[in-house]
Amino acid sequence: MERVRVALLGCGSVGSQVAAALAAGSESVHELSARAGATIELVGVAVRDASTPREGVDDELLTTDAEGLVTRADVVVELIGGLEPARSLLLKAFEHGASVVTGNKALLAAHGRELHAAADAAGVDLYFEAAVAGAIPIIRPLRESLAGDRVERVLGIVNGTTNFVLDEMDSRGASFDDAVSRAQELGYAEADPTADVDGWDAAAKAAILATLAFHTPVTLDDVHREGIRGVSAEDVAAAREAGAVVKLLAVAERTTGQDDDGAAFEGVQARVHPVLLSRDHPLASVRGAYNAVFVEAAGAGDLMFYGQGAGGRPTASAVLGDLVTLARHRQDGSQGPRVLGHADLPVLPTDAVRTRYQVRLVVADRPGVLAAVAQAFAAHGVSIETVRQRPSVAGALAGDGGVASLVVVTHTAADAALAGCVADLSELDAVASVASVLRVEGDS
Ligand SMILES: NC(=O)C1=CN([C@@H]2O[C@H](COP(=O)(O)OP(=O)(O)OC[C@H]3O[C@@H](n4cnc5c(N)ncnc54)[C@H](OP(=O)(O)O)[C@@H]3O)[C@@H](O)[C@H]2O)C=CC1
Ligand SMILES: N[C@@H](CC=O)C(=O)O
Repeated sequence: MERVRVALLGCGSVGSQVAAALAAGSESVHELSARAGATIELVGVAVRDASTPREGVDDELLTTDAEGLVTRADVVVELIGGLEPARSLLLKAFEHGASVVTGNKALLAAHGRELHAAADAAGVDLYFEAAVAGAIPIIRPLRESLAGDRVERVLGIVNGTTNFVLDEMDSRGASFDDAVSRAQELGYAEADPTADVDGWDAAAKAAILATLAFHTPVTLDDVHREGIRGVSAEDVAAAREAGAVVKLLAVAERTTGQDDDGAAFEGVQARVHPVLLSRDHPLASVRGAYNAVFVEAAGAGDLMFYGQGAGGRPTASAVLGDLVTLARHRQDGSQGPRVLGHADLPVLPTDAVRTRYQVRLVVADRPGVLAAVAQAFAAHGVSIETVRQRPSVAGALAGDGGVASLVVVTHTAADAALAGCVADLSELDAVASVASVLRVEGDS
């Protein structure tokens, strides 16, 4: 059998699991080689600190010379993360005719176009099943299986940490801070969970999903991003009362816009934000640190992909699947389908987001309040879909008999209109506070 030399860059949570599966003489590497039709041989493992022994990895394979290692490989598996030196190492690998497997969503969301072009120019593969939703096969379905369909929209719970935090708040009544601490204890969240909690990780994944679903390059900068720091225990409780749940969703959709001359055009939009989701929606049942991606396609209809979106072993499963595929490609001299160059739809600006909203107000419980509130929405052209009043409590705004919580759900409106409306509401005598504004999933 022909030999496929594999260079592994990174031996952390995911890399160590890949290294274990590729250990020389192991049953797993024999099985993988048999499936690949080639002898898969791990020729080196690049790390920052080569003096620390790694369980199950031959010390002689460890190196800090990642650059030298990529020039000795047929397939480079990049699991170091971050933008540099990962980007330069991938470009070097392509220059040397090596194919690449990576789980690095941040890199692909920032430099995907350059890297795909470099792989195409070199006639090699760039595969990245692990980059979105860990173990869940979603890249290949979008890149290949749905290439004959027209994807309209992709909705994803693609960050396990934030889904865990929101689920703890919903199912156990935990506070945001307690839920984040628990996610850290359980090893889901990073020591500094900013990339998760502020939506950066999900935004990178949204850019990748949008690129594949619409055959159009979408980068991290094109993604409107809001994290979950602003979601309170009261928001989650109010959602529960309304038969909904709060989730952080990555949304990629075809949409229409207007050019400078007012002519309509079709475009693409990608965004990440917390959203109120009806408990009837299939994504509402995704609990804990699990991920799921819901795809709406013209022909196929609705599809859902569900599973473990993080963790060393599950993510290594996706990496090894790509590795076997690339080893097969090298045997038969073939290449996977190109990612870019099939379409180039305009990407709508991040300030062009239109959704429904739920606005929660604390108001004086007295005659005329509802009319004043409704007027503020009307003044900005925001149409109200429903209004719900939660029980009045004693305590009162000055000069009246009590306060009530008013929950207003709007029809689809632009962010700017809603912001104007919220500013006006805050000025009303009868409004003690605008307690929260949350987006609501679904058109109306
Ligand atoms: N963890 C997860 O659940 C998932 C991770 N991913 C992605 O997979 C990739 C790897 O993640 P993960 O395993 O968690 O990362 P870790 O932080 O656990 O591991 C990173 C590894 O890369 C090595 N490394 C870092 N910088 C360099 C460098 N400049 N040169 C050589 N080696 C370097 C580190 O070396 P040393 O050990 O010496 O410090 C370490 O072994 C990331 O892109 C991540 O986004 C994707 C899906 C899920
Ligand atoms: N931090 C991420 C891990 C994988 O991408 C998450 O919580 O989902």
